[in-house]
Amino acid sequence: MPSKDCDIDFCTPELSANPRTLSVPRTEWYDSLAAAGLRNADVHGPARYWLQVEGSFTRALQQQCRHSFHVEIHYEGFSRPSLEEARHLGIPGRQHAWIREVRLCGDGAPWVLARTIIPLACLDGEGRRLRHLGNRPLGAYLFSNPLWQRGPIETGLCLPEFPGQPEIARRSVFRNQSRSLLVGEYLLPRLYR
Ligand SMILES: C=C(O[C@@H]1C=C(C(=O)O)C=C[C@H]1O)C(=O)O
Repeated sequence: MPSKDCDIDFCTPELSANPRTLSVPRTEWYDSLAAAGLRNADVHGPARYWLQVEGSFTRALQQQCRHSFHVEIHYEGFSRPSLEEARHLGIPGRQHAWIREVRLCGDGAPWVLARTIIPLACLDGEGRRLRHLGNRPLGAYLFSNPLWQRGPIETGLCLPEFPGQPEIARRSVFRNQSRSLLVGEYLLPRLYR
């Protein structure tokens, strides 16, 4: 469950935790929570609720906040996804995509790191808005249009390199006709411990 005693705004740069802690670690993905649980029983602990949230993850986080929720942009821009991400999305391995990495902050502290891979095909027409979300949660855009549907949720076991990095994650592909984008959510231990 999220920490309730934090009232220091760790999301302001001068107070952010070690930047390495707030970087997305390499992650091994499993088709189901059960499959991941065979490798790491922690997925059946306090993190389980967050790994299985249906609907908007942002909304679930907002319901846990006592004071505030906000999105802090860590990176947004065109760059190359990992080969695994490209393969998962069915796009060419060397093709650039719009990549968005943010910190989802509850009561002033980062609770979740999110990394979203948005292929070029998603960015024309109404999709242009995906490049201009700023601090508005991606979920507000996706869940406002019923044509965007979330696919199955995978469970991730992270390979943290630094103390405090995420250990557990989830991701899913959102599809809208021929368009698809990949949303990964990496749980910081503060969220569930
Ligand atoms: C897809 C959602 O959007 C959330 C917000 C994100 C963002 O603003 O970049 C990224 C991942 C999600 O946790 C959701 O709320 O379910």
